[in-house]
Amino acid sequence: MFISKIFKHMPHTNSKFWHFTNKISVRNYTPRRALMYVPGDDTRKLKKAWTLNVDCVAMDCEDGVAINRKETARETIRNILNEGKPTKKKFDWAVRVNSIDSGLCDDDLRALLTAEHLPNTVLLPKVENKEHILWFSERINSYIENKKKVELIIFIESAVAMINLPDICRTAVLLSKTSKFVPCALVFGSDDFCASIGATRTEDSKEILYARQKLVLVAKAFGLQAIDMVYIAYKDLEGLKLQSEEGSRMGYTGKQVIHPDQVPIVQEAFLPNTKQIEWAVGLLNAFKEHQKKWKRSIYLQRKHDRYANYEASTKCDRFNYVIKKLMYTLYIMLHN
Ligand SMILES: CC(=O)SCCNC(=O)CCNC(=O)[C@H](O)C(C)(C)COP(=O)(O)OP(=O)(O)OC[C@H]1O[C@@H](n2cnc3c(N)ncnc32)[C@H](O)[C@@H]1OP(=O)(O)O
Ligand SMILES: O=CC(=O)O
Ligand SMILES: [Mg+2]
Repeated sequence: MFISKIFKHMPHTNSKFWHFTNKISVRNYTPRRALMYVPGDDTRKLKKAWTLNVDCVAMDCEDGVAINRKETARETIRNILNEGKPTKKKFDWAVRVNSIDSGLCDDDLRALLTAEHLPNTVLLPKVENKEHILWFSERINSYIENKKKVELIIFIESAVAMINLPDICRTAVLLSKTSKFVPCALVFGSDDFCASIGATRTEDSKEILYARQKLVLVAKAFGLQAIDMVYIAYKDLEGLKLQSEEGSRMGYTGKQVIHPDQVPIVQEAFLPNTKQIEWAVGLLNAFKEHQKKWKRSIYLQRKHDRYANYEASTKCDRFNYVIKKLMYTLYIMLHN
C-alpha cells in the first residue's frame, strides 16, 4: 500500500517527525457540497431554505437581489441573524455580501456582523487583489466583538483575480492568524468570469477549462475547499448531474446551486463513493498500525540509547579509576 511505502523510509527515531505525526488531529470541517443561494429579500424562499437538507445556505445580498431591493435584503437578513439560527439542523449559515467595488459592502458588513448572532460564514464576491482582503480584514475586525471569528469564502470571478489568485490566498491565510476570519474556500464565479474574459458559454464549458482547473489547484495548495460553478439551467437535472460529477473528478469539493431541486443531485455527486471510502479507511488503519510500530521502536531505541550512555559512562569511570590509581602509585614511588 502507498502509505506503507512512505513510512518504510521514515527514520523511526526522528523525534521531530514523531512529534508531528503524534499531534495529527481531526480538523473541524464544514462540508459545503451544495452552496445554495437564497435571495435575501425573499422571505418565502428563506423559510423554504431551512426545511431543506443542504450543506450551506447563502443568504444573498449580491447578484440574486435587484439594486432597488438591496436595503430590504440587508434588513431581512439582519432580522434573521438577530433571531438566531432558525433550526437545529446542521448547516453552514452563510451570508453573501456585495462586492467591495460596488460601494455596498461596508454597509452590508456593518449590518450583518453587528447582529445578535454572527453568521458562520461570509461570502465575499469579486475579490480582485490582496488589497481587497486587507480591506475586508480591517472592516470585520472593527465590527466583530470579542474573540469570535467567521469563516471566509473568497470569490474569484475575473481575469485579474485569476492572475492574482496565489497572492490573494497567501494574504488571507497570513492575515487570518491575527484577524477575525478564517479562509475556508474559493468559489469559481464562472458567470462573471465569462463576462470578464469575453467568453461565450458552451455546453461542455471548454472555454473556461483552464480557469476552472487553476482555481482547484490554488485552492488545494492553500488547504482551501474549491466550490465549482453554477449550473444555471436549473430544470436540466441530467446536465447538472454530469457537470457536478465532472467537477468532483477535477477535485472540487462542492458546487453553487440556485434551486432546491439541484441540492440532492449535487450533494450526491460530491459524496465520496464506496471505493474512495474503502481506500480512506484502509489508509487510516495502515497509519494507526505504523504509529503503534513506531511507538514500540522508539521505546526500544530510547532504551538502547540509555544503555549505551550507561556503558559509555562506566567505561569512562573505569578509565578515570585506572589513571588515578597509576598517578597515585607514581606519587608514592616518587616520595619514597
Ligand atoms: C451567478 C450567481 O451569482 S447565481 C446567484 C444569484 N441567483 C439566484 O440567487 C437565483 C436564486 N434562485 C431563484 O431565485 C429561483 O430558484 C428562481 C427564480 C430561479 C426560480 O424560482 P421559482 O420560479 O419560484 O421556482 P419554483 O417554482 O420551481 O420553486 C419551487 C419552490 O422552491 C422555492 N425556491 C426556489 N428557489 C429557491 C431558492 N434559491 N432558495 C429557496 N427556495 C427556493 C420556491 O419558493 C418554491 O417554493 P414553494 O413551493 O414554497 O412555493
Ligand atoms: O457568482 C457566481 C458567478 O458565477 O458569477
Ligand atoms: Mg458572480
